[in-house]
Amino acid sequence: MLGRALEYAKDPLAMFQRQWDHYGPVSPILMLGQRWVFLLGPEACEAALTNRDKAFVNGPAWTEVIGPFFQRGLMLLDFEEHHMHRRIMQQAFTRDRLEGYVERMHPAIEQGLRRWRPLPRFEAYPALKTLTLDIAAEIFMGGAEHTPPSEMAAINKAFIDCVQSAAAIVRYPLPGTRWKRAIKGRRVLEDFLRSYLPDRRATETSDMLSQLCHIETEDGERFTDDDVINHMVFLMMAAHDTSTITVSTMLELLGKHPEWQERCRTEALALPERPSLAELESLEAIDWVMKEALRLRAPVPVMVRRTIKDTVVCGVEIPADTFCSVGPQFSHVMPEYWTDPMRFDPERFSPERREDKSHRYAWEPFGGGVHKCLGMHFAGSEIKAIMCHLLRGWTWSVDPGYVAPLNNHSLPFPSDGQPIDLLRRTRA
Ligand code: HEM
Repeated sequence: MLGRALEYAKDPLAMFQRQWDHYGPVSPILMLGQRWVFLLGPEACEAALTNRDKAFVNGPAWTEVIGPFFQRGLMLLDFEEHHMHRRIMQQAFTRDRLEGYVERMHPAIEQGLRRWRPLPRFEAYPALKTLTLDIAAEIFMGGAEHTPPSEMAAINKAFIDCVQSAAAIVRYPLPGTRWKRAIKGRRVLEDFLRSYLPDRRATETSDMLSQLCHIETEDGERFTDDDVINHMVFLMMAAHDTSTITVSTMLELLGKHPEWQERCRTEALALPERPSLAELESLEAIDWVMKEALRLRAPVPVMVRRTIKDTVVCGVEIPADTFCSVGPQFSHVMPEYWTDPMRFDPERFSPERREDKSHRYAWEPFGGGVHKCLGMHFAGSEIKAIMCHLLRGWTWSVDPGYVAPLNNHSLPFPSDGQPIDLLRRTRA
């Protein structure tokens, strides 16, 4: 049984392909002592994500995978309660608020990139992880003004300990285990966030924590202090690795394809040094490259669900109480929907081609249905803002034959740190 989990960790796509060839869109599998069903291809993914007969739930499924450390985050709530919390949280992602976040992002990105050094084999992935954590401290915490940098390191560590618990084999708090560290990490994060609540409740500022304290629906629904803390811990997790992986994949692809790097740079240079939300949205080549990166390496390659009643997907019965793995990454490379799917070809997203429209769920890196990523536009603007700063100040190359060795134990990241040959750009 462990063998199937290791098979997934080694090469998820190869495993999906074997399941698909043998069973089609709905395939049974025994993994880590549980009966799972893989839902592959856009039809099966659509059925689970749109969840018309309300047979699938998120909370018990995601808790099984990522542990209890993101409890009561939006993605882990279901049905009425989820609907109510999502309605409130949407207020933190309105266009006005996104504009405010983008303004705050630029100085944080500039400051973070000042620490980068031109180097052969510069490890882009850990550097980007630090950069996105710095951005998160600014956007999510409003700079965390009461926390000195030495204490901020402990907060970052607590956060990383929680995230890493997803890959824990021992899921019990034995001394020295990831699980034990994650329990402590969650407590540290809760105390840290709680200490800022009185300030953020007192004065509304444009950071996410303050926004969650102040937003309310037209009917006057608001978050309690506990809600704010639970949502913040989840949001920091949802926003961090996903954006880091996307930028890191874009660096790899643009390093291997210098003609596209130049095309993206020309676009970035045509904008002001600190582009607004609307200017970031006007980018074309950078947008296609971002979408292609999300297609080729979906940061969330599978989503999980559990059935609470018998249901039927693509003509196959799935009994109640079954864990399901919904796999957008497989849809992203199915030759039925994409031409030459493994090739880097950003123009497949151009208005003339729009291969992503070959099926409503052919391209679904942000999921779909009621749980569709609420931070999708936030993520797009953060990724594009980072790319604009990088393209302005730096050039880089990657050996065209390089294949990133991915660690697939939780979200897929390059285990070699994603080396790139990085040079400072001499301004024309
Ligand atoms: C490239 C970056 C990102 C990717 C690929 C991504 C992907 C996803 C996916 C696939 C889901 C759906 C999970 C499911 O249905 O089980 C999701 C949910 C969510 N994401 Fe993202 N995400 C990204 C960035 C962000 C950012 C930056 C934020 C916040 C600032 C965010 C906030 C959320 C929230 C709140 C949910 C839960 C929505 C709900 O359950 O109603 N995400 N994300």
